[in-house]
Amino acid sequence: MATSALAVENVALSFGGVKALDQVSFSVAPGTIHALIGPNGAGKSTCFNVISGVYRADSGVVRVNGNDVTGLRPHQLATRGLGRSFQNLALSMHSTVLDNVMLARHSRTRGGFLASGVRWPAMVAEQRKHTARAVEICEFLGIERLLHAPVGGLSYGDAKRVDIARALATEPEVLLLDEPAAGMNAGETAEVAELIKVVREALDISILLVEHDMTLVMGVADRITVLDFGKVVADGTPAEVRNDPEVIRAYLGEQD
Ligand SMILES: Nc1ncnc2c1ncn2[C@@H]1O[C@H](COP(=O)(O)OP(=O)(O)OP(=O)(O)O)[C@@H](O)[C@H]1O
Repeated sequence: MATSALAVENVALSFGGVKALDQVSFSVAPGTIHALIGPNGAGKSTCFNVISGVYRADSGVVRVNGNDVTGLRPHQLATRGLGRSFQNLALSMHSTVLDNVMLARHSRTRGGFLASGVRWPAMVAEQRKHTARAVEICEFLGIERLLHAPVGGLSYGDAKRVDIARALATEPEVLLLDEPAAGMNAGETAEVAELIKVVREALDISILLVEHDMTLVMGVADRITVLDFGKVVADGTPAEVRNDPEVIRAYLGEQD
């Protein structure tokens, strides 16, 4: 069996008496789009934060391409092939689109620049190469016309693209998307769905998305893991999950 792009193994995390994650295990197959869903308070954000190094799990292991990355900080994870977007756009609003993308790229390469002791011309050449790649990523995401625009003036949909461009700037093998359709209307959500599929196909990366919008999830995910009260209650294809009695119960319970 091929090594999982991302594996979460028996991860547990409690906040006081609340078991936010209770022995959670699932894996993302290489080159697939995997969704993590569940009703409010199910543990999705907590799981996302454990994977992305924001929270430290009480127990359990997280692997990227088979390598144990448990407990690494977010900037260390970027160098291990894990990129992430943010639910509340964590962009520098006064800086331009290009500067935001370059900043993310440097967070990965800075150590290399300083540690390698390269000479100035080599650094300039290196910088040019990074700028060219940042521009290429922006072109790919359809925001090249906005390269020199301050992020603060962009539409929500364009800012979301910048957020994804930043995550891609670290050349991840696994991309974590935190509610990419939050705050979007149906048209914008459809655009994001298309974008996610294009990113996966063009870059051949694996994507894990945490998302509330079921239309988006059912439309893009190859596989879905469902959490409820911190436990995995279902794991399967969209068709399997949609008809799973445990999932229907979990979501109906939410409406009581
Ligand atoms: N920092 C925290 N301190 C205390 N309790 C927390 C913290 N973060 C989450 N929780 C609790 O852990 C449980 C899981 O919350 P989490 O935010 O991960 O769920 P979620 O599925 O992302 O929910 P939502 O869809 O509403 O965002 C909830 O009971 C929540 O109240």
